[in-house]
Amino acid sequence: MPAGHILALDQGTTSTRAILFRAPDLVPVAVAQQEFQQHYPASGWVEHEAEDLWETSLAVMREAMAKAGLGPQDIAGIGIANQRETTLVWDRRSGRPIHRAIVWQDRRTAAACAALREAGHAEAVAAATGLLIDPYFSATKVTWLLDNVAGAREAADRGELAFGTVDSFLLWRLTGGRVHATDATNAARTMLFDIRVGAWCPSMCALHRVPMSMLPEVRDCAAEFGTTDVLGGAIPVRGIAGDQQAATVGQACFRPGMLKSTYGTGCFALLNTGDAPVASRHRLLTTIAYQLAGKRTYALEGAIFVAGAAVQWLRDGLGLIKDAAESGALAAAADPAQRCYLVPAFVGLGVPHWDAEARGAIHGLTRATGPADFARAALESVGYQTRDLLAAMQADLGAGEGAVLRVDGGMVASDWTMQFLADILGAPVDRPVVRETTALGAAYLAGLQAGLCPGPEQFAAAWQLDRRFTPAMPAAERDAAYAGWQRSVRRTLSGVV
Ligand SMILES: Nc1ncnc2c1ncn2[C@@H]1O[C@H](COP(=O)(O)OP(=O)(O)O)[C@@H](O)[C@H]1O
Ligand SMILES: O=P(O)(O)OC[C@H](O)CO
Repeated sequence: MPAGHILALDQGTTSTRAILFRAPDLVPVAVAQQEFQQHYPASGWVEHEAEDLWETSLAVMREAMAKAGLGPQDIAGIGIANQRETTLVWDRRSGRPIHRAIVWQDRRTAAACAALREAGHAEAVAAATGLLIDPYFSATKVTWLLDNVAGAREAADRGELAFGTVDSFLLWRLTGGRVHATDATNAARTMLFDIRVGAWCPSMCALHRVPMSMLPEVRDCAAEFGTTDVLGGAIPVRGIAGDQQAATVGQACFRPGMLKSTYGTGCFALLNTGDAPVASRHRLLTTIAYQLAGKRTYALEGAIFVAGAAVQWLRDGLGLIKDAAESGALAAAADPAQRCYLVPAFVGLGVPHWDAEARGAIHGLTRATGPADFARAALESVGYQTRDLLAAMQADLGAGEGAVLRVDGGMVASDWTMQFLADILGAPVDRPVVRETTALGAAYLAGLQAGLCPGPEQFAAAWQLDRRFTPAMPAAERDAAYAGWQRSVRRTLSGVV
């Protein structure tokens, strides 16, 4: 196989990373990362400045190339993985967004979603898109922009505006406005895409009043997406996937029944269900895991909005730690005889509750409760929420029981959290050597398209275990702890849904 390098761009919720991989074995050779500002203009609202997304992307790609001493001629392709659902609308002529990006966590369209549910649209939405009606997805965010930015709807009707998720916006900028495209996994998160046929859905667009002229063209995850000149010479963009789907590829979950869970700001578990979409009876999402050579592979997904974000809250909100890495040691110092439960519904609850109005709560406080108990409750909440969604997967498919969970993302650096996760699941948790599986997956897609990387089976054979966490908690303790969590969640639900 020919040699070369692949540049992966991972545009996440809190930071943008670029990793240069040597092909075909995809060994990382240089990394660059930049955080950017989060904007919270109102309660439950979360926005990103589009220029921050673009400028940090450009800066980290340039920095990674400089660190590795590589030029555009050394790079066979760019692979993009991105925070999903986050919504941008821009003017096709100027390339300028009409508003800040509305982030996936943003809840401003909760009332609009409730109205759609009350009007009886849930079944049609689920059948076509695999999704539940929730502010999480892009469609109601686009509608909000068209209805709330002066002149936007008229401009959209005249065909002057373009909609895209973050991949699509970055691709537009990378190609100097020549390519308005996305991939099937990102399209699947908009609530405007029919995942059964792999095309934009006219009835969903009509329901959300989104003109179809705004939509990007949808391609495979490994495809020719155009060429960029912004890095000092021509480099083709050859891979795109939503970050969770890229992680599924990076974890080599290519066979039905394989399962990965990524712990970043939120937590997202995807279970490969093969070549037919499986409708969930337990409020999971049905989504596209990847599309290669025109063939879609589907997944069931459990989405949790707050995982690492609970650790950020310990650090930035409560000031209990200076660095996320301190959270494990602090949690380990908690009194094992008492147990607090943090239900981190800071932006509502996702799977399986889908309660946009719920807000966070902590239960079980006593006079003896201190910082260590808060840290423990925050880290444990991640394990409990994972169990909630794996239980939903088991109930849907009977799959996942005793199955090994492959984990990745920033939070899996915490041994304490991973051990608790194995304990509360009563199942092994496998952490790979390469934890940047999102970037790895994006690089693999671009490498595959470039003809540099081997087929999925050979790529899967190269997956390497760093550490397996095996359950050590007695079953009775596990059941009691989990029952306590379920009680706390019930008390936290808003009663609105
Ligand atoms: N050692 C650690 N222990 C616990 N949490 C951690 C640790 N290191 C990082 N995190 C958490 O992981 C998250 C960052 O993961 P990352 O995959 O970079 O997220 P994202 O892609 O969503 O920006 C942060 O929320 C941070 O608080
Ligand atoms: O940026 P992350 O890693 O928290 O991922 C965000 C998800 O794609 C949202 O659906």
